[in-house]
Amino acid sequence: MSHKNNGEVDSLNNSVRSTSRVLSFFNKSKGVIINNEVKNDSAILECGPELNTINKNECSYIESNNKLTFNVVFGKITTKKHKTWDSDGFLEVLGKNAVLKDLDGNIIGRTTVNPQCINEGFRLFIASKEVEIISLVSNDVNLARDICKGIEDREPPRKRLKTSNIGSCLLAVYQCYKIDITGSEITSESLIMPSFCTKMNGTDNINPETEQQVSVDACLTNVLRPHQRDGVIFLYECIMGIKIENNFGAILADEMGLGKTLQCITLVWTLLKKGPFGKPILKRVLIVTPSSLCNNWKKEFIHWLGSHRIFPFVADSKNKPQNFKRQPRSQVLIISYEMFVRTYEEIKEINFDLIICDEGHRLKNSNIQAAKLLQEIDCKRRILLSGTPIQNDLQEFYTLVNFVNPIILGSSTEYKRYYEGPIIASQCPHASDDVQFLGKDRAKELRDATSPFILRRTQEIISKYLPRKHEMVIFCHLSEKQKALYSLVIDTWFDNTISEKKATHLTIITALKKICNHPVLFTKDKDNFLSNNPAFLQLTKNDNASNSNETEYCGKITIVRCLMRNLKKTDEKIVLVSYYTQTLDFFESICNAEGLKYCRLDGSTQNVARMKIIEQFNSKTDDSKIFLLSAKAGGVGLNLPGASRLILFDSDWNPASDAQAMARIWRHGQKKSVYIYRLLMSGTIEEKIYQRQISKTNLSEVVVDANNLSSLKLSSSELKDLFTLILNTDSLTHDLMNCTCCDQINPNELSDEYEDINKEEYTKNIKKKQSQQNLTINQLLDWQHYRKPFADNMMQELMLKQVSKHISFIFKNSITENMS
Ligand SMILES: Nc1ncnc2c1ncn2[C@@H]1O[C@H](COP(=O)(O)OP(=O)(O)OP(=O)(O)O)[C@@H](O)[C@H]1O
Ligand SMILES: [Mg+2]
Repeated sequence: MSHKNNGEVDSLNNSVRSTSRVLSFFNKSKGVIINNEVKNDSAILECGPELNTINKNECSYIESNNKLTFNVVFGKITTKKHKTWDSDGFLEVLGKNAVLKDLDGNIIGRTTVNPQCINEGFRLFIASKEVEIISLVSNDVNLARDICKGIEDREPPRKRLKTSNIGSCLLAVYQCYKIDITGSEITSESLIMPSFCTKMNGTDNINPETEQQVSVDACLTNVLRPHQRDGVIFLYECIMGIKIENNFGAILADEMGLGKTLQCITLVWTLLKKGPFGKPILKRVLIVTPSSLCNNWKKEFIHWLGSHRIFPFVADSKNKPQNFKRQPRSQVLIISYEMFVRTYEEIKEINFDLIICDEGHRLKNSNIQAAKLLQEIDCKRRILLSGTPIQNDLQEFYTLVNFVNPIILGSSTEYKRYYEGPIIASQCPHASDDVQFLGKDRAKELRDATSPFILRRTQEIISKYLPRKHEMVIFCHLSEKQKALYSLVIDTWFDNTISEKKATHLTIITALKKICNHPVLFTKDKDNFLSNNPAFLQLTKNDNASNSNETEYCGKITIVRCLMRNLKKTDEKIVLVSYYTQTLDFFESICNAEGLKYCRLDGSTQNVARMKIIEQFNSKTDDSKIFLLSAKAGGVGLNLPGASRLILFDSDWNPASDAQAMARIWRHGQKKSVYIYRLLMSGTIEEKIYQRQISKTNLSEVVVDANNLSSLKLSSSELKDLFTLILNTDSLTHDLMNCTCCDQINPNELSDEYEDINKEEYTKNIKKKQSQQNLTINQLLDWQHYRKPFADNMMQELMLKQVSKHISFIFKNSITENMS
């Protein structure tokens, strides 16, 4: 020890002192039975039944003349039943004095306490904060080793504890903590997994008398919501093969924000420690997730369990899966789908007992490499998580189900013959009664076979824990410049003056979407197919490089800018979402012009940086106002409750992508009322895409992967409809509804500006379409409808008062706690 400086010696002495204090508890408790069964680097400790009767006071970390540090969570004082915590921190207790510090060591407040009460789960108030004790801090490997040694020395176990390495040593210690904590805390709210033997009635080779209760630790039961408790039991039953014999997979398809991560963490942590027959069920777990969420998973593990309990290993360029294999301390490997494919050879050498695929809907196409390789991994317990509804596509459904429970639906050919064929045949309009009957029968059979292992709950469940949510669809008109450019592009397409090769319909779609976002995104585009067109040159001849028309009125941008300016006067933040990085660049220039600090996350953001950016933005101390988010790079899974407003600036063909992007702020931890704005340019392609999203008609043909637009299948009449600009409407979507809120097709209200438009013709067309369309657009009938003039107080609340004149129509829907 001579090489250590004084500080180190001191801290070691402190550790030893704390060690003896902890040991004195173990000596007193007399309930610890230590089993020396050490297999695969994990020491297993069990507690005797007498522990359940330990007096609560005996469990506390008492008799201290020295400082003890606890992991805590703290937040504002509320009377709410379900409290949400703002931050993690530490509580240092010396005698009767307690000091609350944040994670950076800054003092938040002080108080005096009765040290006997300081125990896991105990709550106290310090400096207008409510604080909850999570656990005693002990990350110190020496301390862990000493404690284990001490246990052997002072309280001879029935069998000696073999500690093959530090990892198992730490595990033993944490398990000890758990004994002193949960032993006294198993309450009526404890969560016990269903009995394996009772459920598996009559299974051979299992002696029901050997079965032990599998209970969830108090640190988790204290935080789980009721639906999450149900979810954990569901997952347990599935992966234990209780739901369906010999099938060990589950699909947890809860809507976005319901806390699928915590449910999985609870399952994983419980089964890494326990099993119905003594041994833990899991030794190693693989979590595959979109790259933007790798560090979020790690953060959630640490958040719910504390860094002293679990050591999740996030694979990246420095930390390879093969290093994970060598680290017995880490039992959970978190890896991105891309990295999984790159390092598959290393991964397949590791034995995993459970695979969790987050945002698993991406595996719906069995041809993608990650899906193929994941299927090949030898691991029978599989969980697929997805907040995106499983779409009405029987082939995709098969792929997802087949991934988690490969035997249940048979081979792809059998499935097609038995289920898919008859079901599709029965949906044909002219199907005979027999065909219809068979189809319905098979559909029911399919549902019955799969529903036991698919669980989906809706967002209504969490509305009671969250503030109000207001969703708006806001329509605005094109500016003169946008109209001119838009018309030029579609005229060029209709006139057939460009060769198929030079401008396919996809080029036109992209051009129109860019013009809707802002003219410069099209005019300055180097791939602009009109760059030599005389009319185009004429139109843009006054645009100069320095003044890129940013300040000129331009529909949606004007709204964004107005919101930005109004935000300055508040403590609110906003997320701006676009599918185009050029649009995000554009927002950046506006932020700079407005002097607003921003964060940005797009495909080019390094994985390690992603979590930092998100944490920084969500933290209270951060002064950035805007989060620029690429929907493609960060639409799924992210938690951005630091912002209370979100603008979806452009839409995707796939409604699920938009829904994912819009769900980022109405999440746990949100304290303010939430406003979500979807911006649409009236009568343009944006509205048509939106209508396709909410209309069931032909959806399956139209819904395409955002990255694979080339698979977009549109007939020539659909294309014509898509490219027709309707200028004389405030909201074409509203016109198409059977709505009586206002005379939506009042020709007299139509603008006289465009004489070439025949108003009667328009009215006739709309009437015809209304009757033809099987529109779920009518869902919007339940929303509130607003047209000009808009009430000042509403526009004030929406922070859009100054731009009212640029807005043509608003749909609004509000979700409040009372609605749940
Ligand atoms: N019981 C709980 N108490 C407090 N916060 C919770 C609870 N459960 C989950 N959360 C928080 O809610 C947020 C959303 O959870 P999570 O990311 O797991 O949602 P999700 O179901 O995976 O949604 P998505 O489909 O969008 O990925 C996280 O910040 C998480 O920490
Ligand atoms: Mg998630």
